[in-house]
Amino acid sequence: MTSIEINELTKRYGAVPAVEGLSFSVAPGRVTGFLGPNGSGKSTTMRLVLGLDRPTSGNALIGGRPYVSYPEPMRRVGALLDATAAHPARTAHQHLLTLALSNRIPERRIGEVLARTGLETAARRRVHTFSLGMRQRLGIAAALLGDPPVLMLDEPGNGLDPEGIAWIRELLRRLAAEGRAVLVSSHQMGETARFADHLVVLGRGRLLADASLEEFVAEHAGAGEEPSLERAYLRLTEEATTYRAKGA
Ligand SMILES: Nc1ncnc2c1ncn2[C@@H]1O[C@H](COP(=O)(O)OP(=O)(O)OP(=O)(O)O)[C@@H](O)[C@H]1O
Repeated sequence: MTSIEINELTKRYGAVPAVEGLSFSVAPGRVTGFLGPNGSGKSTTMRLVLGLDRPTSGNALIGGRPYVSYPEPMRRVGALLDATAAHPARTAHQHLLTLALSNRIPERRIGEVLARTGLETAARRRVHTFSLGMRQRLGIAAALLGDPPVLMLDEPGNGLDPEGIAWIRELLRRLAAEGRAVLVSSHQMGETARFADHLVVLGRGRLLADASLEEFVAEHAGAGEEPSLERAYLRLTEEATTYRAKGA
């Protein structure tokens, strides 16, 4: 059983605080929805967990150790941060093979994750010919490749068709039921309410809430309103939303 532990994590870009004194953990066996307005620090937190950026102070650990200290990190944490990360000239199979070899993952896993993400028929196609949703599926396939106990997915539903959205929801539920720790950022409140057990909500780099889905909705639901995650979220983050359109 492995969890993600974020301890007093702070990241500033110059004077701009992206993440400020953030502490929470992502427990095994449940899906934790990672919510917050645009620019609130979700991707920064995920990058810090993966050692892609250095914290100004504090730390982020996986099973008590930094991600970069694991010799085969993809067998510890499966991450989807940027679906455009695959080399465009490689085929899906080549992309996954490169990742598998560098992490001593058995080659048979490539066929398994291509099947699990519905990409079997596209295995020999070059990534630059992929649609947004196909790239997203390939990113999810890469995250699953090392059969990791921890998954961290930044908006995995982006670009997926309705069948894909339903599939990712079931996949997240299944991964948690298998005892994995699953952290998923999303702006889709309806979907989040269907896949998350627990919520961590950021606002301007700070922790606004760390609660079960039920507790969160109950606590922030307005009097006389039908309780919904969207209403609870909008109420909580009202003061912490930096980028807001004026007018419809
Ligand atoms: N490389 C960088 N240089 C300077 N500022 C950055 C950099 N990366 C992120 N930031 C800033 O850090 C803050 C947090 O950004 P981040 O991408 O983590 O937010 P987010 O919650 O993932 O947003 P979104 O929901 O829009 O994806 C923002 O103010 C952003 O402008």
